[in-house]
Amino acid sequence: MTTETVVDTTQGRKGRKITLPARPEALVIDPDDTAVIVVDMQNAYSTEGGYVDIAGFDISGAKSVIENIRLTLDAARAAGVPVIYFQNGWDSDYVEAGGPGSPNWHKSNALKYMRAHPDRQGELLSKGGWDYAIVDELTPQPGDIVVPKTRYSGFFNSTMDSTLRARGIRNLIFVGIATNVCVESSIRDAFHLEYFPVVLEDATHHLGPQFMQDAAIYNIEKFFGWVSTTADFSGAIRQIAPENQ
Ligand SMILES: NC(=O)N/C=C\C(=O)O
Repeated sequence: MTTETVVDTTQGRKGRKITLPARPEALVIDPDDTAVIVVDMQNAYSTEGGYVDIAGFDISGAKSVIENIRLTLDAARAAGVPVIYFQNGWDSDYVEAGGPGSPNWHKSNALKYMRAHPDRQGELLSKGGWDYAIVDELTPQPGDIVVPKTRYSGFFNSTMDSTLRARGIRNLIFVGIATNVCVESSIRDAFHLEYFPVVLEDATHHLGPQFMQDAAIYNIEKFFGWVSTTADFSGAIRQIAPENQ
């Protein structure tokens, strides 16, 4: 069992440092090497009448998560920390979704729902549509970056890795939906790409039974990254906000 209580992600490099309370260890991070990653905060996953709602998943916890994400983004923007959105979906002909030769065709609950309800064909996760749109409460602001993705992990078939490396970003603060699907998939790949992933557990929502939230957070804490909260991140990053300098 590790005896570390703090992990210094800066490895002694010069630059600003803040300590982010987290588990299993607190993290010393340079805010200039850090970005907030907003995973799939789209009507599809958060709003009544969106894809996962009509497919039968419980989204009753989404509203409180949206508020925590809003607080997180306000703090990040005030401190000059980049905000990067993943947006999940496909072209209106679903070419990007893959045909029957793709496992996505067989596993995507959105594609399966539309095949079972042909009157909804073209409505779910279709670029330009309401279901695909970022929820109104979290509309991207000038300076934010939006990275489209076509699979659960935001690091496949996307510009995310090069977008981060071009900016020297190593620490990724994850918020969004779903904890146990696209959030965890993206965190796993971030870890394998040598990023320091942190999830804000109260700014995420799962799909499926409650134990899926608990399991995803356990997995991230034990194997793929660190776990913090909206309040701890906002409190830590506020130290470098211009009005507090
Ligand atoms: N954003 C997600 O976690 N999505 C999960 C399922 C899907 O997109 O079908």
